[in-house]
Amino acid sequence: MSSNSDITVLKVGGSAVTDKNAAAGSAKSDEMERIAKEIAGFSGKLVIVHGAGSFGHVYAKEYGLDKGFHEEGFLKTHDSVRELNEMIVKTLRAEGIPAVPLNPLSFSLCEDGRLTFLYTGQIEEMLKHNLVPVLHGDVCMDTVRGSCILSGDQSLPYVAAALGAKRVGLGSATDGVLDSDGKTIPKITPDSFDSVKQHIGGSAGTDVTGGMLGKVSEILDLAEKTGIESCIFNANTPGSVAAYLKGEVVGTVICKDD
Ligand SMILES: Nc1ncnc2c1ncn2[C@@H]1O[C@H](COP(=O)(O)OP(=O)(O)OP(=O)(O)O)[C@@H](O)[C@H]1O
Ligand SMILES: C=C(C)CCOP(=O)(O)O
Repeated sequence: MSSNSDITVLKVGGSAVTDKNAAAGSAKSDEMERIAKEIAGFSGKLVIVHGAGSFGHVYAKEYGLDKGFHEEGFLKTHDSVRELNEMIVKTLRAEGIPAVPLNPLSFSLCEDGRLTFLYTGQIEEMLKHNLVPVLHGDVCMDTVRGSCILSGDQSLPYVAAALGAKRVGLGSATDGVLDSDGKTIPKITPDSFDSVKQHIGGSAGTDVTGGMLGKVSEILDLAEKTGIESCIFNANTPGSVAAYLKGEVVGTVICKDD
């Protein structure tokens, strides 16, 4: 892990910027614009990873891509997430953010669904020039399955660990991780995970990467291995992305035990 303690890695969840209950390619353009405006107020070093939402999950599910390679499905899914990436990058640029599209398929490799390699040298150089790399959930070549789905929830912790990021935030469409009464769970640690796990499930929309449970598992692992803590918060609440980027704790904190 290199030491770049001023880097923030932010996931813009597919649930926040697309409609995961709708047909393939349903974007929430107004939310994208508002979130971009909030990001524009941040002047630190930033890496963005966005989810696939209705742009990737619909085809991934249709073609069973989480189980293995299917040529037509693979190409359609990749094209779809690239389309969303292009929309997001354009929206960020319109707010003056020097966003650079990075498609993980081109520089990553998985083994049986787990990410084994994602090149980050170019990201480090981009950050030195204050560019904002924008990665996304993607399809990925896989040495066992042929191909698999590489969720932003998996690439984000990998990138955060490789860069030695200071802060990790995941903006989705709920007020953090909710308990069975719909209340935000303030903090989840490896020790408390077993008792709260029962309340956490998959996505309400079309999804092949495990929804909230997948997200929490990935970033708990990050906290355990590196000590980097994360916040899961509601990016659809106006002001929450800006508040998070300002350094506030929002939503649910995922961290290691004391
Ligand atoms: N306990 C819980 N608290 C909050 N959300 C939960 C919980 N259990 C299940 N969910 C579902 O998980 C969803 C969030 O996971 P999802 O993978 O859709 O998020 P995302 O990262 O925004 O999307 P994408 O994977 O497309 O980027 C919520 O919108 C909700 O439907
Ligand atoms: C469905 C695809 C292609 C990627 C999923 O990424 P995520 O939305 O970050 O989980």
